[in-house]
Amino acid sequence: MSYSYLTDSTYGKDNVKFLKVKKDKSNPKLHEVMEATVKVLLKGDFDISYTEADNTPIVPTDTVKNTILILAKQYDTWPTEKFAAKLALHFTSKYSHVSGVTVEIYQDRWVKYNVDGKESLHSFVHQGPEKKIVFLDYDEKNGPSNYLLTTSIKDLTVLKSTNSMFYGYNKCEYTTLKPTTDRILSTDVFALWEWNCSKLGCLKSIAQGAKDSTFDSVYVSARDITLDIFAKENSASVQATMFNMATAILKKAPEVSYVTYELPNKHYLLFDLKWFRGLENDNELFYPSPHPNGLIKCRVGRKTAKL
Ligand SMILES: O=c1[nH]c(=O)c2[nH]c(=O)[nH]c2[nH]1
Repeated sequence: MSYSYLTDSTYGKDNVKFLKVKKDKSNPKLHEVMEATVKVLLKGDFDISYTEADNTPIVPTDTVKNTILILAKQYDTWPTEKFAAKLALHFTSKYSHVSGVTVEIYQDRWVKYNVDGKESLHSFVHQGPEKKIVFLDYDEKNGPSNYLLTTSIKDLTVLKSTNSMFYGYNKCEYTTLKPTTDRILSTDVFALWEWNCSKLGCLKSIAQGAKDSTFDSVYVSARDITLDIFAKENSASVQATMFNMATAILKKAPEVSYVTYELPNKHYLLFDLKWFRGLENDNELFYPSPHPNGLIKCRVGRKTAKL
C-alpha cells in the first residue's frame, strides 16, 4: 500500500517572453509593439506522471513554450485578454486529457513619443516597471462561459505633494502619529478588476475578438480614474481614496463585477530642522522612508438594486 496520494497538481512554462511588432497594412512603418511575459499552467489527467513516474501524459513544458510563441506569431495578441482566451482554448481542445489551464500575461508599457511635434510611427519609451497583467483560470468542466478573468495594473508609482490628510484615527497609549491635514501621499498602485463572465460571453467569442474594445477601453478608464482621483481628491486616507477609485471604475464599467486595490503607503517623513537656527520646514524637505510601509487593501463590489 502506498503511503501518500496526490491532492493537486499543475505544471507548464513560466517566463515565456516575446516582443511582437504589429505593422499597419497601409503604412509598413507604422507599428505597435507588445512586450509580454507569459505563464501557462496545465491542469488535467497527469497523476501517473507524479505517482508512477509514467511520463506518457506529459505535454513537455518546452512544447507549451513553443505553442505560446507560435500562437503569438499566428494570431493577434492585442488585447492580452483575447490572447489569454486563445491560449486557454488551444490547450484544452488540442489535448483531450488537458481539462483546464491558467494563463498569466504581464505586458510592458511601451508608449510612442512625439518627434517634431508628431507622434512617432515606430519609436517608443518604456514606462518603467508598470505592467498590465491578465489572469485567466479556465476549467472545461465548468463550460466555456464560466471562467475567472481579471485584468490589473501593477507598479504604477504616483506621488502627490499636498491634498492628502490623515486625522481622526484611533488613539491609545501606543499612538505617536501626529494628525495632519497636509502630507505627502505616494504609492505603487495595484488595481485589479474581475470581469463578469455572463456579461462578456464565452471564451470562444473573446478569442475571436468580440470584446477587444471593451478590454481596451476599461483598461484606459481604470488607469485614468486612478490617476484622476489621486490628483483631484483631498484624500482623507488611503482607505477612502481607494474605495472612491474602485467605485468609479464599477460605475464606468458594467462588465466589471469587483475591483480590488492594494496600495502601499510609501512614507515620506518631514525632516525636523529646528536644531539649525530654528529653521522652519513647511512641507519642503522629506526623508523617503523605505520601510516599514503601510499596506492597505480592499475589494469592492456593486450593490444590486433592491426590488
Ligand atoms: O491613509 C492612511 N491610512 C492608514 O491606515 C494609516 N496609518 C498610518 O499610520 N498612516 C495612515 N494613513
